[in-house]
Amino acid sequence: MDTVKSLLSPFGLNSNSLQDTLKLVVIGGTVETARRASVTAWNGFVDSFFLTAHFCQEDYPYDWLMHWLSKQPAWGRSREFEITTRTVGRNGLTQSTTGDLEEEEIDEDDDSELVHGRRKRKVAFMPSPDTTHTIYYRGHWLRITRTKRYQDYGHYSALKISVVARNNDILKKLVLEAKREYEKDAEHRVHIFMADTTYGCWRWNGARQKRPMSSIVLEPAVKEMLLADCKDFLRSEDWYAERGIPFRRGYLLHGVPGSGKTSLIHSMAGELGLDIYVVSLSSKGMSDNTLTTLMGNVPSRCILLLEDLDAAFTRSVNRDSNSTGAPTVPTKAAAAAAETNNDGSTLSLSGLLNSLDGVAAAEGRLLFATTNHIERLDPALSRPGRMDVWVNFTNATKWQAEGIFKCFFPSKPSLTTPASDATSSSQDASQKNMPIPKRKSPSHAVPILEEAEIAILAKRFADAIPEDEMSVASLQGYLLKNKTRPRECVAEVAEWIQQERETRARMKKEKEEVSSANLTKVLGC
Ligand SMILES: Nc1ncnc2c1ncn2[C@@H]1O[C@H](COP(=O)(O)OP(=O)(O)OP(=O)(O)O)[C@@H](O)[C@H]1O
Repeated sequence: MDTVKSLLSPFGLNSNSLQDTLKLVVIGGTVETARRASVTAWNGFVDSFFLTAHFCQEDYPYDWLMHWLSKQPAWGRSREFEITTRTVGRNGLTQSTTGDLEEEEIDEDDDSELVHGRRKRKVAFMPSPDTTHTIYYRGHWLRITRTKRYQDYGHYSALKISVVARNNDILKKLVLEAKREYEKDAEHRVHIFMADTTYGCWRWNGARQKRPMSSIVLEPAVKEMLLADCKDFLRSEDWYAERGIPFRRGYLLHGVPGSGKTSLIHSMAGELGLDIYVVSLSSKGMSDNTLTTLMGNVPSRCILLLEDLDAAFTRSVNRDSNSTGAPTVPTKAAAAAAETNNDGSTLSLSGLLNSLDGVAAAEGRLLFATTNHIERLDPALSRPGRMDVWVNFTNATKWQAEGIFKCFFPSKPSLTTPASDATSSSQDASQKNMPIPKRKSPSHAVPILEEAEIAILAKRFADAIPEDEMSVASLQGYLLKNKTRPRECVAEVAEWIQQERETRARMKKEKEEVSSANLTKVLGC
């Protein structure tokens, strides 16, 4: 002891302070050991008595559960939570959760709600990660833990739900209830998934409001034919199996830009209650293997959308309608350009064909492909079996011009022409006036004219539009600019057409000048 004392004296420590320190160390160590032992014992208890279910963000049940949880009042009362303005899961449904924090009653018509042109964001309470929350559900206490993990390609979350129960009935009931609620709330949305070529997987890209079929103005019967064909296909799994035909169907929508190909697909997805999986074949890093993996991972009962099918093998070709897409004579400059354009994409035609109907290709999906240049497609790609139904989309006809005008301007039934539409009941819905919106009237007042007047204006508008010259998208642009002025819109349409023609002629001339200048440069070198 004397030796120890002599050793410690230079440091100003005596035996009493040493004893106190040792006591503290022993007490602290005992308390910590006891804490750890109790945690281990509790975890052991939980593991042996609790049933535990894990939900990974990559899969749908995670979204169902997050959506269900976000609606539980207990979430809002939680003592530890995350506050977010981001939406939960794939569908952004937390917007109406019980835990929402909202500004004092806001009048929807009030412009002051817009902050620098952006609507004030709603704030939602969310369970914080790595914390265990307890919720009472149907006579059971659920222990819920949300975890966040970071990986190379970003973070992902997981949910763990534990419950003391004899069997897993309660967890099954919970998942089914969450699924039902999710589907009820998601009824009005279409989920979009995009191909991730780096990891060969699908990433959720957002949920869009469903677009009514009546807002797509196409020649009579086209929409009905497509919809009926898709519905018939989805009902015919056994029929295909009995005949040994692969249960797939392909639709090729081709034609001019801005004619409604993509809009129709979105609208049909809403009508059929299907998600959309989008692949851009010309995207960076796309290869045969990646495409095969992606196609194999598409769920059954979905829409698989291949956009700009012709662009897959003509990456350097733009969407100029004058371009034929035919191979050009290789020049030094072109070779150099090709070199710089090399984006790591190694997709081949045979790879694409294999992924569409090879052994690994998913069944039960509706394949929609769009192209502006059908003449550039290899016949193998568009043959029946791969593309079973072809639909041509043209520039706006007079019929479409009339229909889109009626879609834009709401009307009230005419007093002068009661039940005037007995004959029009057989018409396409897009050729009727859209109903007056139920929402509160927007700040820009749209005059609600009588149905008869709108019909006359629509007819005059259509008469002024040249057949098959302007795209429906450009008509839509013009109508948007005049959305509060139906009468003036019709009065000024001829002038607008004139301007459009002049602009197009100018752009064409400029393009020709640029290409002839480029040609001279190439020939010069
Ligand atoms: N037939 C149509 N009916 C209603 N709206 C249309 C129609 N065609 C085009 N539009 C409108 O024009 C815009 C562009 O349409 P969309 O993207 O569907 O055309 P697209 O044919 O797919 O064009 P692209 O070939 O350039 O991809 C959309 O906002 C859509 O509302």
